[in-house]
Amino acid sequence: MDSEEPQQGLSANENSDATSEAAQESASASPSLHEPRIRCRPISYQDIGETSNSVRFEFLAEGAANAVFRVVPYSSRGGEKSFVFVDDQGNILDKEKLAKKVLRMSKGRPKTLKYEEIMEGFETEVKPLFRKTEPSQERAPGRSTATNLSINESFEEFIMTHEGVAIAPEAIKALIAELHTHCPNNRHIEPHHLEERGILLPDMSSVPGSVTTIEIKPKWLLQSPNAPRDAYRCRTCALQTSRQSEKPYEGPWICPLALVAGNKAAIEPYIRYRSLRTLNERPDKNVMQPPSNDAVEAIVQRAVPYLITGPGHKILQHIRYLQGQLDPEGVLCRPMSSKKEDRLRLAMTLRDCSLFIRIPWADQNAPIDAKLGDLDFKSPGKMRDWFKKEEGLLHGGWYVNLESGMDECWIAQGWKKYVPHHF
Ligand SMILES: O=P(O)(O)O[C@@H]1[C@@H](OP(=O)(O)O)[C@H](OP(=O)(O)O)[C@H](O)[C@H](OP(=O)(O)O)[C@H]1OP(=O)(O)O
Ligand SMILES: Nc1ncnc2c1ncn2[C@@H]1O[C@H](COP(=O)(O)OP(=O)(O)OP(=O)(O)O)[C@@H](O)[C@H]1O
Repeated sequence: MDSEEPQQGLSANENSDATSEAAQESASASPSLHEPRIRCRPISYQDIGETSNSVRFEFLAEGAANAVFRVVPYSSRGGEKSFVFVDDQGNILDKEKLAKKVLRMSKGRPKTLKYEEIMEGFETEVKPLFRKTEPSQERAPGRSTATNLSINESFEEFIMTHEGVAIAPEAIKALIAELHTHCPNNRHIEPHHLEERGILLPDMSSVPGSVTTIEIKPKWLLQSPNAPRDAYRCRTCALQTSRQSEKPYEGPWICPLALVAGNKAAIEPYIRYRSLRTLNERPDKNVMQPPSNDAVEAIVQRAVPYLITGPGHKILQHIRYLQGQLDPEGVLCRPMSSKKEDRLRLAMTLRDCSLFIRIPWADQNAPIDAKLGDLDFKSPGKMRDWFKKEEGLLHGGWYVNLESGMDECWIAQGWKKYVPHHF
């Protein structure tokens, strides 16, 4: 059967649900394709090599679906249990190297992705979008994924290495205890809710006093293909306008179209505000003394050129290219094949990822390191939500209503500049 064609009697969505059920069944029947090569287990006190590389976990942050922990060298401060990470050759991993990583664990909430699905989607679907297509691959049968896009430049430096870890029950208990201590609203999560699998990622967090990380969600870097032709706002600003009508928004806003255009007038104040806010936060997210102006300006001086013309600008443009290629028709157009559905899911993944920009402002010669986060392949079960959200924006007049604000949207700015008599 032509892979572009949906199976008879099923919509593309139902097709893909069936496919993913089948995939899940076969995944549970056969050994996992992404079986972790690393294990995390309690230390054996007899072995001195183990005690010298033992680590503990420190809660770092959480999202709706995942919790993220630092892996820090063990000190018996609070009497916590200590663990080691062991590779598939039996080598104990160095604690200093582990300290540069974080452990991301699914909180096991319903309708969120499990370890295997995250790894599979990431390796097979998402990663190839950032890899340069070699000429020999152009016509390779079954090459990569849903997309078959030609990528002219490598953007792999922006991709976080995902290392699977099998986690022993004692370590799961320690992670849960840490989660309960720092997030009281997670008290209902018990050890059996967590999978005994996690993912090690590079630690992109700030280092107080020297390195500041600004996390940006680039969102929709092109107008929604379903927006009205006379839209006054882009999709992200239209959604924000509708949200603000219910709850005023505190903080800085940047229109994604101005961000990807490298517009200095929009980017500079946004980065200045974000730097100030980030420097103000202690690692435990509580606010501390105001930071020095010098630190803020050092960050602005490095981050702004990075986003206006530098590598930050290039990666944003690449994401914009991918979003446009993967979803030229918009979420209101029902994908009529599983391949088209996968493309839309990928576009939506890229419309909801984060860009971590780590700026070593205390050492002007150290390079900025930026990586994309939350590239979890969106589930086909979200198709209806996307449709409804877009319909809500159209029916609520949020794209076109001139009175609702958000005049900083790049599209609104264009109207004001080129047809001022209209206002
Ligand atoms: O559609 P949006 O733009 O509201 O994006 C949602 C995000 O809202 P945001 O505007 O970034 O604050 C939303 O982020 P928050 O939970 O608000 O931080 C989620 O990322 C949501 O995805 P999922 O339901 O968790 O898979 C995102 O939903 P989808 O990407 O599935 O639409
Ligand atoms: N590699 C990393 N290094 C440092 N901090 C990270 C890293 N990955 C995630 N974080 C922090 O953890 C938070 C939650 O992570 P993540 O976005 O992966 O969770 P999520 O549950 O998928 O989020 P969402 O609510 O968007 O679904 C991030 O906003 C970020 O602050």
